[in-house]
Amino acid sequence: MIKEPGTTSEKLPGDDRLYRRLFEASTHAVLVYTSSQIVAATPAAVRLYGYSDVSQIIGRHPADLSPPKQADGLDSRAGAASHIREAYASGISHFEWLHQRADGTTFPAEVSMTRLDFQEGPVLRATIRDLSEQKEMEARLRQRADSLEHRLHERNQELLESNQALEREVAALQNTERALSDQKAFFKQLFDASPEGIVLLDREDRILKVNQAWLDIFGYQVEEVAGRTINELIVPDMLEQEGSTLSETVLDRRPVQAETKRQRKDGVLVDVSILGAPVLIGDDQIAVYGIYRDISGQRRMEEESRLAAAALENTAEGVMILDRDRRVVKVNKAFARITGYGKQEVIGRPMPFRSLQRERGEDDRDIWRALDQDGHWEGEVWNRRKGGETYPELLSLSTLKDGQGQVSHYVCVFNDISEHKEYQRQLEFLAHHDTLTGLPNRTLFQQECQQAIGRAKRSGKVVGILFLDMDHFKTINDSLGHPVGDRFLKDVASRLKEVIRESDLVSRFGGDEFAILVDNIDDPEDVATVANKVREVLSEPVRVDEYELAASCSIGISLFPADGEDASSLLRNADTAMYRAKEKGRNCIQFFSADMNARAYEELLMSKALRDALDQEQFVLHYQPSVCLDTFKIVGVEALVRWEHPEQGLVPPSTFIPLAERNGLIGELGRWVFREACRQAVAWRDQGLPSLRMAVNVSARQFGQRHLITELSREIDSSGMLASDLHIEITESMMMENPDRARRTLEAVARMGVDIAVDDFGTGHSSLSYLKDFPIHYLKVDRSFVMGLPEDQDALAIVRAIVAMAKNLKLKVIAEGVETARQRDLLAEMGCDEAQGYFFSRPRRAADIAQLLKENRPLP
Ligand SMILES: Nc1nc2c(ncn2[C@@H]2O[C@H](COP(=O)(O)O[C@H]3[C@@H](O)[C@H](n4cnc5c(=O)[nH]c(N)nc54)O[C@@H]3COP(=O)(O)O)[C@@H](O)[C@H]2O)c(=O)[nH]1
Repeated sequence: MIKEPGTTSEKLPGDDRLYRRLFEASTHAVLVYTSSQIVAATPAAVRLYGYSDVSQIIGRHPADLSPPKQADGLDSRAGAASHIREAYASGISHFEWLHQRADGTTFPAEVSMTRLDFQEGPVLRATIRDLSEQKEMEARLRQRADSLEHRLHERNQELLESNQALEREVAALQNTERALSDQKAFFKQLFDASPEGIVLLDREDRILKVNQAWLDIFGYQVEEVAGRTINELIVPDMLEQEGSTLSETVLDRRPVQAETKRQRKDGVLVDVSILGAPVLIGDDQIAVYGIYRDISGQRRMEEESRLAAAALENTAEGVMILDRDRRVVKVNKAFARITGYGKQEVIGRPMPFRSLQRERGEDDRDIWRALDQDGHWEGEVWNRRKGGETYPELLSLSTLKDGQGQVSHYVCVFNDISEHKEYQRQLEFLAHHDTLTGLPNRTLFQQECQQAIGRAKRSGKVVGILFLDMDHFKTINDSLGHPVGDRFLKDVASRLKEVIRESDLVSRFGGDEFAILVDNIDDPEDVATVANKVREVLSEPVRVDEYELAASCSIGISLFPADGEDASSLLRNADTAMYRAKEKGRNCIQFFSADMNARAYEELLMSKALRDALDQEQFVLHYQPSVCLDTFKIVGVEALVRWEHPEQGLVPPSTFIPLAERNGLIGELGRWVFREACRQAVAWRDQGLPSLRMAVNVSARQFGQRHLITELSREIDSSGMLASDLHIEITESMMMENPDRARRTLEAVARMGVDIAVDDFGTGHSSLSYLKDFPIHYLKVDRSFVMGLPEDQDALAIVRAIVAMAKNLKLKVIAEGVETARQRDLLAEMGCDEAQGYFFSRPRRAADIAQLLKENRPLP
């Protein structure tokens, strides 16, 4: 039976007292309880829980001796119930539990519950062992272990760190060693491979070490330089002092830098830059090093660029360099001179002037396109100066490219070609114009004419060419001088310009020849109208100073398409027609006709035949006697040339002399006549025939030739003829063409002792006052006057006057063309000295004359 709480002792089973004593004597804290209350407790338990009497425990729920919550937060009552249930179930339960003392303090304890089965039912005996001390001990042990562990950990940590530091130090040392080795290799490489020559010297300037570049600069092998003194090796004699100074300066611990010359092994001087410095370790100077750079190339380049810059600056051509954006980066002096822009005004700015092509709206982008494409462009452009003036320039543009092949700059070189253009224009003008009158010349006329023909071919119209030759211009020029002649021609030119339409063209071909192009006409008559207007406008005399000069002209006309298909043939035919006009007596107009060309062709053939005749000696002289009108005996002969043509027989001089004048053969023919006449005169003399005067005709062209006197004198001398036996006959007109020159020529002739006769006198309207100024000896009265005698009263009067005047001037008179005795007598009566004519004798061969001379009788 289980005693109710408070009544424990009496209710113990068995030997209650004994067991009680034993129970109470237990040193262990033991509680006995049921599931809901404590039924017994040992004193040790009462003490353990801090109670003073067991009664304070008995009856309480076992969980009342616990704090409400266990250390792990478990509800103590629920936990206790669980352990109790476990003990009841399994008979035993063992666990640790947090208990609470009476004073509220807690302590850990080990609880061992054992189920005790009694008859009245099972109870639980719980032995409570206070674990406070054990726990405390454990805690202290744990704390100590922790502390030891901590210290151990710390120590380990320290060892680890120290180990790591050591490792780092080792690694650092290894790195340093490697770095030092690398550095050494690096510096060695730098030294060896340096493009600059490096030399290391000791304190006595002896070479310790050199690199390859240094050897290359001076042309040495390494074994040739080791231990040698540097100055002795490479300093030229002339720079000995400078070398020593540099060495001393470096030894004085002062770095030096110099650009100078040094000598190679082969003696050649090289430009070098030198950098010298001491090598110091601490305060000790252990060596000296020098860095040498061969700057010969640089010097050359500097010199070249200096020269290039000077050339660029001073070149006569304007130069402008643009960057790729066409902004000016450089210009030269000529640029400023040509454009008027100062350097400061253009540098950094866009190209300062533009071609006028652009201003005019023309596209000059082609220039830039071509430039970018071909790298070069050249041509003429018009530009504007700063002042606004435009000028032509010859522009040459080139591109400069960078390393990537991209255009980096443009180089513009240009010349002001204003003067050149003007010169060209003048040349062009001169090439196509006559300088005296400013009229178009033959070249331009022909071009214009050809174009007019082209137009006429298309339009079906007519083109007329007028070929003008001023009549007697040569007389004006020769007698009044070239200045007067020039002014005369200018006046003629301006009159011609006045008279033609604007669409027509007047041109001077040279001398007194003019041509007029009459363009775009419907009727050839219109050309005649123009020609008449020309004649009319020239009919008024030209006044030059005190002279009034007649300005008539002969005009030849040709027409397209009738007279030629091109300018040359039209001009040639107009020229032919003009000659025809001249032949017709001048101051007239002549249209070209086809037969004129036939004549021209004939003349061409004739010219050739004349040339052959001279070569083949087909000429012969006939001689016409001149008879003294007192004795009627021969006193002289006139040599008259004939052409013994193999087919045509004897050709008269009137046929070939004018042709010989035109084609230039007259000089040669005249010489032959002189020679033959002289030879014949000497031959007659040598035959013992009576001496007689030999008269030779001189043509106009021959008379104007400078060598006339020389030739005459040579023929006289070589023939052995007496100059006094020779006469020359010239016409009035020949004297009057250029009176001064004629006088000089005649005076020279007279000085030779040759007499002079004026032929055809009376026809040339010569001023009688002139005659006394000329060294003339004979006047030959022209046949045209003699012919009319004695009936023609005018002729009679003229002949009388001529004879009277000649007498007055103490000149002898010879009458030509005497065909009748009446004429002979009349002339003799008038006082004529001599006479020539068929009445006395026709011109005869030399042999016939010889016969007459032998007979020495009066003629006829
Ligand atoms: N420069 C040279 N001119 C020369 C030379 N030989 C001749 N001529 C010139 O040629 C012209 C023609 O000469 P030609 O046919 O010889 O006639 C001469 C006489 O034959 C002719 N004449 C003489 N008398 C009469 C006459 O009574 N009646 C008549 N109808 N004719 C006559 O006159 C000519 C000579 O004339 P001129 O010279 O004026 O005295 C003629 O101009 C010659 O000059 C020559 O070598 N060189």
